[in-house]
Amino acid sequence: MPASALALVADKQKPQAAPDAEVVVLKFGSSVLRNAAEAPAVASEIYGHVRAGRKVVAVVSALSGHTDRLLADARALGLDHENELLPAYVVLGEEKAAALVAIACDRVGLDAVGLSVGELGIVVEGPAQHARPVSLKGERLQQALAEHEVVVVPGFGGVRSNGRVALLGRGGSDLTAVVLAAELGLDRVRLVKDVDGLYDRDPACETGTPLRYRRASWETARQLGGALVQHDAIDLGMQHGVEIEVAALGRAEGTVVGERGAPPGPVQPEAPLRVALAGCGVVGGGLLNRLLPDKRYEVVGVLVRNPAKKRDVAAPADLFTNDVEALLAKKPDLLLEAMSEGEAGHALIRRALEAGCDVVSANKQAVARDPAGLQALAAANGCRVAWSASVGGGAPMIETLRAARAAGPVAGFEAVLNGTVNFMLQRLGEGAAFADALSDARVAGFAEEDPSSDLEGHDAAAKVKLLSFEAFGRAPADLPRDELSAETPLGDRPVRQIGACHDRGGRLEASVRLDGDLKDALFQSLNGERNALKVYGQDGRVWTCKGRGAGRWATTESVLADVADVVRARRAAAELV
Ligand SMILES: NC(=O)C1=CN([C@@H]2O[C@H](COP(=O)(O)OP(=O)(O)OC[C@H]3O[C@@H](n4cnc5c(N)ncnc54)[C@H](O)[C@@H]3O)[C@@H](O)[C@H]2O)C=CC1
Ligand SMILES: N[C@@H](CC=O)C(=O)O
Repeated sequence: MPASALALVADKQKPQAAPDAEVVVLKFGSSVLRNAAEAPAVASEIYGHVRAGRKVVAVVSALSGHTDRLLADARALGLDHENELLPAYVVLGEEKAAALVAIACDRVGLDAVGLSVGELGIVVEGPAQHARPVSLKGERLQQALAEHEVVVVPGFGGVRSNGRVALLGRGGSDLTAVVLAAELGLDRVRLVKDVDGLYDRDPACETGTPLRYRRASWETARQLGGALVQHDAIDLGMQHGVEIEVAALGRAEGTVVGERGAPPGPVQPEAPLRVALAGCGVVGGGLLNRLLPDKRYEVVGVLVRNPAKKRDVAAPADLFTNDVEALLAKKPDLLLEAMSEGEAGHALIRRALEAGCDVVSANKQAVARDPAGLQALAAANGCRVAWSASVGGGAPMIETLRAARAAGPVAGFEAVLNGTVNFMLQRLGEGAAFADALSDARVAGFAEEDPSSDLEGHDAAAKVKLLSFEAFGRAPADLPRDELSAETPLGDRPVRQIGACHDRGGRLEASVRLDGDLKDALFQSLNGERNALKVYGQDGRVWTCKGRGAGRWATTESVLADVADVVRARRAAAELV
């Protein structure tokens, strides 16, 4: 499958077939999807791939214990193990998990769909409980991949030629993943487990220092990895030249099983990253909710205006402070800045960078003040600064612009950039009163603390400036704005707030306008808080992305993806030293 970056859509003058996006097959077993509460971590892993411009086929096992419970139900009716009707009941566990993961993906703004075993169409032969895959009726999967960013499918099940469901043996979801990778022409599949690779002995049970393989041969994997990777999956991978990568959630490296092996080595234990959080509202609260139970992080403090205030996330009271110096004195490795005040946010980011602390910010009014200055300050202090969530919430707008710019000079961009206004315009179009539409946007967590920033276009203007910085290395001098108020005439046709900036012979022409004469199908299709971006290359190519532009979970995911990038960059820098 040819690799391409984010959604390269068309040639303006000479329409041409869009190149396929790179596709990855990821498999999530019940060791990482033990219960519904773990679905967000799975969605997070998927989000990272989509943000990097890939489409994802996610294969899931049933939640922990479900398969045994379903088997027990059927046996209680007196059915024997080989009964031909039993598999159709058992795979409901995987189908339910697939639907759940699709919902978790949708929550963070990914365009996801779940398929059933029948829709997936892996054709099998042999015993009902341990059938052998022989082919794939791939039309439905291909259609789903063409229409969506993420396709979540149940592992473990296949369909016989008579239409009956059969099972691929215990651990069969690994086999499902390898079958799909082979059928999609991929040379690798990634199995996400609760261990970070294949060791020379089980790291959970054995004494001594277990050694991890970075690369293991098929034979080694067969000998050592029986409990980790299903043998049929190893055999099929070997037959079709599909390498099997075993890795843990959120970890880039693991073990690659393939032709070539290498001796195992010790794994350096990694200390948790010390994280300070600034702001604990919609975004900060989402971050705290995700960071506190995650052993990769240690939250060292949370900066808020009122430490005594009751919050919607359970956290130890002594984490909260209103003293910037006390927070930085805890020597965090990373500051996550999600405050509602631009000036205070900007000062804090500078202070943290000067102290040698990496920074990820969601605060567009803080970073849009001087993005070049912040990047220079970070570089001067040997640290990193990132702010993807500040533009487009969960929609990877900064990454899309960078991908477009890496491909050639940019002529301009247009975007729906404010979730609150898009949400309100839809509600107003449906006949809602202005005050109700605004109140709903605030309750949903879309609006700024002072919503006049959304309604008067300041929020979108800051985002236009940040996108202009990515596209042209500078911000426009003028940025006229239309305002949305109870008096704004909206007419009968859908209206969208469009932020735009075009290079007109070296002069940047930018605006934030309410457009009631929309011709663009992408922008027309955006419901609720959804945002989208179109970037026009000077060569006529158009780059797009979309997602949830506001709200706790989509924004949290975007911040966490920046955190993952920062962690990767920190590791790379440490290896160079
Ligand atoms: N809500 C959303 O959907 C999105 C918000 N953002 C941005 O993320 C930031 C946070 O947004 P929300 O969480 O929605 O805001 P919020 O109003 O829910 O929470 C703001 C938090 O910042 C703290 N804070 C503000 N000024 C402070 C100061 N000087 N010292 C200490 N703490 C201070 C408040 O105590 C509060 O905990 C904003 O900059 C916003 O523009 C970005 C993308 C989406
Ligand atoms: N208030 C903003 C939040 C995200 O940036 C919006 O509604 O888009």
